[in-house]
Amino acid sequence: MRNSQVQIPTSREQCLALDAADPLAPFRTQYTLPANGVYLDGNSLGVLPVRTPEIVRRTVEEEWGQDLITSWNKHGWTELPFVLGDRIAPLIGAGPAEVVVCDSVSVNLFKVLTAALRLRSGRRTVLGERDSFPTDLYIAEGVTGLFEGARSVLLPSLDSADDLDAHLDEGVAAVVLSQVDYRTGRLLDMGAITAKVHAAGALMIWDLCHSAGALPIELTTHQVDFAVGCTYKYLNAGPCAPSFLYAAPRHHAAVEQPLTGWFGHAAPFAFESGYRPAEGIGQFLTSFPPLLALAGLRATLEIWEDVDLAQLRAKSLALTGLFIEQCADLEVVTPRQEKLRGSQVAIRHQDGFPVVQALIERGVIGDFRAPDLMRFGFTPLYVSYTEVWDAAQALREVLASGEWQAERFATRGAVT
Ligand SMILES: Cc1ncc(COP(=O)(O)O)c(C=O)c1O
Ligand SMILES: Nc1c(O)cccc1C(=O)C[C@H](N)C(=O)O
Repeated sequence: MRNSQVQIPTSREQCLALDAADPLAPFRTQYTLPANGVYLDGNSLGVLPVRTPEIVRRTVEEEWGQDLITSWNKHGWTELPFVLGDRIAPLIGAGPAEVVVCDSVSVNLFKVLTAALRLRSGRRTVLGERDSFPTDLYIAEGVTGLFEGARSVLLPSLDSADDLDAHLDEGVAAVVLSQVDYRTGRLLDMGAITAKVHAAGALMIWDLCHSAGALPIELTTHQVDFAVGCTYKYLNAGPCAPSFLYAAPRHHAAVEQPLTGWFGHAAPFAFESGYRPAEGIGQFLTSFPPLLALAGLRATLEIWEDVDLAQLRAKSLALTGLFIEQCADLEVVTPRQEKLRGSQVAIRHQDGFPVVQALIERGVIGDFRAPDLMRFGFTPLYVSYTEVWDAAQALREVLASGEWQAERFATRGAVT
């Protein structure tokens, strides 16, 4: 079912025409792409922006190499978690001084979930989805283990906000959900869910790993309490680049996050013996910012200053719509309805692993998520319509020819 004006091409010629008219096409030259292939895994690890090596080199050779410790002041190293947070803010519908860049998603989720349980001290249940990315579930398990009587309750995948009704009793302190499901690509209704959670007196925490840089997000509009997300997928900051953390300003005064390291102190360089949290979003910092990793984020966020998120969403829906239509005879598990879809497509196939390996050998890079999902990510800034057309045809050919059955495609590495 389609419910928008997004144009889905039905021939390769139409794809070529759409590429020629694509307002986002010029961004493609800003990325280092496989010479003979199609990269459909930007939902896992985004590609390298062309400008990144030079910015990383300058950080290493000039800032660290030459200016040494004076770089903290001279190059604004201390401020970088805030400066980069402010640059991410418009991409997630947040304001200045509401986002900070630090640590990993898991660590930041630990901070905000613990803070949420403290803010709702009479309540002890954390709700999540059973099929969420496991680290979110493990952190919820770990955090609830620290509070007497607390428990993490895992629900079946939500189809809509209404599925929460039966579970939102007055014991619920917080709900943790991924806006876009890492496996199926299903997009949840942030506004409806956050409103329901608030009506029940609980706090809402969103994991934006698969939505930040993939679609417009409105944290302020929907009065979200906390959010975390990664920067190495659609934002292209580089492998394992640091995460971001959002906390609504209305919580800044009362919140208490548990990882009270010196960088979240009101005066880190006063070296006091007792902890006094910084005011505002700075209290969510814990340690020294990872300067070299932040150089990759600095580089990529320059590109995002020029991106129109409405154009990004329209192209994303067209690319995923195109792939879904070309694979309509396969078991597509990603919702066909646009308002329920992120920027990836998952197809169920019992031999998904070797099929994806055979596709990779043909130059089409997707990935596989156990037990049986082939996953393809569509990053509108560097994937073209024609590439998506060709990738879908390659998938059809791999399946029709049976070439995936070759012995060499059966072996799995540690990372798939
Ligand atoms: C939904 C989701 N949350 C969290 C993570 C990662 O967390 P971390 O930064 O702790 O490795 C990922 C991907 O790795 C993810 O897909
Ligand atoms: N970025 C990754 C990588 O470089 C290797 C393996 C996995 C990843 C991931 O990001 C996992 C991811 N969160 C997922 O959606 O499956």
